[in-house]
Amino acid sequence: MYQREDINVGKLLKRLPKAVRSKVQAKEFLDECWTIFKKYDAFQSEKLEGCNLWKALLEALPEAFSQAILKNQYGWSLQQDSVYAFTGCGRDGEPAVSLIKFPEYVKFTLALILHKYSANANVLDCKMALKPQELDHSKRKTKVVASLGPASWSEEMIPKMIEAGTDIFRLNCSHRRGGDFERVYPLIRKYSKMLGRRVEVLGDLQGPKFRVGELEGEPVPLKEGEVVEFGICKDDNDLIKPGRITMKPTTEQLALVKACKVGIDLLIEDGIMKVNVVEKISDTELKVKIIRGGKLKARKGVNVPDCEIDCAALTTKDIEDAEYLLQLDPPVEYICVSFAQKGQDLQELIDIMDRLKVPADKRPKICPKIEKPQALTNIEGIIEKSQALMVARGDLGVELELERVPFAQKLLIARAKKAGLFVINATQMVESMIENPVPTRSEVCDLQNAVFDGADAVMLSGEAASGKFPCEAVMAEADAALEAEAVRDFLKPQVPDGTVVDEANKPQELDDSKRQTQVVASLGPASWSEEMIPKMIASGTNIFRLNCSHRRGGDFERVYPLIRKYAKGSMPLVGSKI
Ligand SMILES: Nc1ncnc2c1ncn2[C@@H]1O[C@H](COP(=O)(O)OP(=O)(O)OP(=O)(O)O)[C@@H](O)[C@H]1O
Ligand SMILES: CC(=O)C(=O)O
Repeated sequence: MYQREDINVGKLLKRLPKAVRSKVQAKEFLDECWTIFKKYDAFQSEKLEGCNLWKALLEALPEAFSQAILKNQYGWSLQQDSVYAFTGCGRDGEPAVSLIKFPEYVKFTLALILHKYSANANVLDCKMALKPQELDHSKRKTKVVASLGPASWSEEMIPKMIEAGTDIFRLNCSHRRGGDFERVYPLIRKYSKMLGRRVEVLGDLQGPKFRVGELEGEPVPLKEGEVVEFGICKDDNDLIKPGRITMKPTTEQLALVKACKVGIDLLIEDGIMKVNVVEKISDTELKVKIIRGGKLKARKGVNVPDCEIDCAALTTKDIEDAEYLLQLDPPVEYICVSFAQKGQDLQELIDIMDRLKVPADKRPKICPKIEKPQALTNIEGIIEKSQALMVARGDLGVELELERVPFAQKLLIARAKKAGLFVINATQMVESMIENPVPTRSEVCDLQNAVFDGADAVMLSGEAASGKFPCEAVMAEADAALEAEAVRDFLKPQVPDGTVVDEANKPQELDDSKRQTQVVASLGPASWSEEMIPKMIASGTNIFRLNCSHRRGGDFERVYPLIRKYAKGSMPLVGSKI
């Protein structure tokens, strides 16, 4: 049980401006808080938390202020479960008071302190401040890399992105057009200086990546089963439209379409969409059937794992982009070489620096993006020519298979760190934040696992470039990384010394009967029909979960016998976890 002395006012006061801090009446505040907290600590619990904590905090405030908080007028984030329980907000379409995170909570508490101070009252504090959490982002070591794009590269957004915690901005040359970089680059340098924050820039060369071209109008829906044209643009007006997907006529893309044979798959947008070649009309025109549909946007990547195209590491566009990045003043700090497969690929960039006579102290760090199986095999040669390295999980997941990515990530980080490189872990780190203001649990786990693996930086792609919540995404990465750093010393390194990176390329186990890890699937309207249950079993479900929170109207009575009926003989174990 906690004691009055446990209420750690000092911890919160530390974060107040000096002038305010020196006037705060900590002792009187403690007395007041203690009385209120004890009143709600009905269970004499280890710690006062959740709903009761909120009741205590809200009681300590003038009513107008607490009402404003409940309506989320201040934009503070409250603990979701507590808010549900206490206010009923956020369920069934009511306006949601969002999320929680401990740092947010402390921010909120600080607001209360300031509010009370300005109302000439005492200081407010709470038991949760006892947790020895590091909140001072100036101490954060893991860098946040944010890709810039339409959602984040305005004059208004860049300082906000810096204040949210961005350490490195990524300028992705795949999307370089129309003078955008020329406008944005000086803004980064200007606001970094104005805000007194060291911010670096990473220029990312597209590499021999295949991409669809530009759109004629809105994103084009690709419907499963439909057959559409897939070809090289005949002219500048041959854009993507319903019934036709086009690619620009670069040397590599011409080679790709020429090499495509009937029966091979093309994966679009890191495999979200999949089409299969059903007819080859000419060396520049195909007909493809949509296998996995979606909404096709401009310049989305295309991968063709079954087709080997032999081309140089740096395309004509890369050389032009590299020349642009290298003449910037001040110079960019990093240049990424996409799809690097061997040391020689990086030499092509070094040769450009030599040709441009870039002095040693102005040379950006060379950062190969590891996204091809061949790069894992040739990692030693790659590391030799590099100062940084990116685990580019987007293309790696397509080229290597998704399930291989975590192991490859661990091996790559361990090897690159041993060689003293700066390692960036990239892609889909908080993908859901393209649409939502908070990350999912699994995204926070992924972010922290990257820090535990030893990554020096975590990257945002679409979340920062074109998502709805670029600043929140930066903060989510920064918060998760800071928290992970505080506890990582408790964990043992997972990759034993001497493990070779190429291990990630070894033949894959495909026999599901050998799997020991059980898959638990919660049943609900999407999966508990007589049609779906056998499909769920065939897909690999070992344990069905019947969640009593949603038990009503005889559903369980109908579903339970179905599980037993279809499981018979086909599943090693069927249980119901209730
Ligand atoms: N300048 C831009 N204009 C329009 N959309 C952009 C721009 N920059 C980024 N985006 C959008 O944000 C998404 C994610 O940005 P990112 O820079 O990571 O590109 P990407 O194409 O996904 O990455 P990669 O080059 O690594 O394959 C893009 O796919 C695109 O939809
Ligand atoms: C970042 C990138 O290029 C990738 O993950 O594929």
